[in-house]
Amino acid sequence: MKLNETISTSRPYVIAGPCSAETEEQVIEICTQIAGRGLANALRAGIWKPRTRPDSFEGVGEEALPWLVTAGKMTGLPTTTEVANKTHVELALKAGIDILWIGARTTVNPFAVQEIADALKGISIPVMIKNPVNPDVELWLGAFERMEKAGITDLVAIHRGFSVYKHDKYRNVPNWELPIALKERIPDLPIICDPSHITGNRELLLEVSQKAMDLNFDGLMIETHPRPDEAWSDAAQQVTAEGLEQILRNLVLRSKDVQHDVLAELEKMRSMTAALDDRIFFLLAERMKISEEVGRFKRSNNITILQQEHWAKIINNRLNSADDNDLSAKFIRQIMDAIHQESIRHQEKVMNK
Ligand SMILES: O=C(O)C(=O)C[C@]1(C(=O)O)C=C[C@@H](O)C=C1
Repeated sequence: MKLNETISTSRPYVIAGPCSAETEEQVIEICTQIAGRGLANALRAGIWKPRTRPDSFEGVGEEALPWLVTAGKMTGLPTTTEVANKTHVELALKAGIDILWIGARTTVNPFAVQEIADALKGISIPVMIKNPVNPDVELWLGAFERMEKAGITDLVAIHRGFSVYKHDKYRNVPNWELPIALKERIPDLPIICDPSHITGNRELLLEVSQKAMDLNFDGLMIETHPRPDEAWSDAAQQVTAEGLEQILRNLVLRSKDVQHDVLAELEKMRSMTAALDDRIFFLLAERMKISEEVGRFKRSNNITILQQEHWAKIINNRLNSADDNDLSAKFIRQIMDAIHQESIRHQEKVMNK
């Protein structure tokens, strides 16, 4: 069976193993612990690590490939590693790695993705593609299209979050709307969440994994290490096999299908939200009519559309009362920005007629 079919039928499909393969003993120790507890469907280990700074540990390289392959044979589980260029692909295929993944720092570069696609022409192997580091769904889609054109059809997406300059809670902000948008564009594509890279913090793995399950993700990729604090890369986000077991045990798995006996109750609430949406819709349309009036007024009085200071006051007022109304500041900011943009568009329409 193709990997994308297996994943869709074994929710959550779990991929576990160390961030980096460090020694043969470490890879075999953690992989046998994971398999012994029946925690994963596939084993991962980073062999080549794209690191931000040049003096970080950049992976053991080629020498570590047989360690992962041996762990796979010992446990009977398929193995996966990250490839970033043609040489990695050739070496991983030669060693007998079962599944390849393309990392976020590679997906971002169409030249690199094309090089990998070209190296895979005529080869039948599943490929998982992590989102690009920047929140660009088209770029992510482009990587899938390059693989498909090369004849690789067993494809899976991995959501690992997006780089930001300053981050408070998460190492890579999840921007859940992006994997949801990808799913809209390719409905049958399985999506795996990588909470290790999103959070950068083992304490937050459960909450992100739970959210991924509630958003109907198909699986999880969780970095697992025999002694996480001693890991040569990304120590803070790795867990022991026992830690992984706890996360998986605590996950609540809900069904996306609504059972017939509760459907009527849900439909009642849905009609209430629909009625409110109708009102919001109507009010937005009314508001834009007033914006057009403002636009006509400004045209006759030669006033610019953008009134930054006035708008800043409006935004601040709304942000100040967001919390009291149990609305997140981020949501209010997005909605007010969207209203502002639409209002400007309506004014432009009447101004430059
Ligand atoms: O108050 C104005 O001057 C407007 O043009 C209206 C409005 C709005 O839609 O609320 C739109 C654009 C401005 O930047 C500020 C506010």
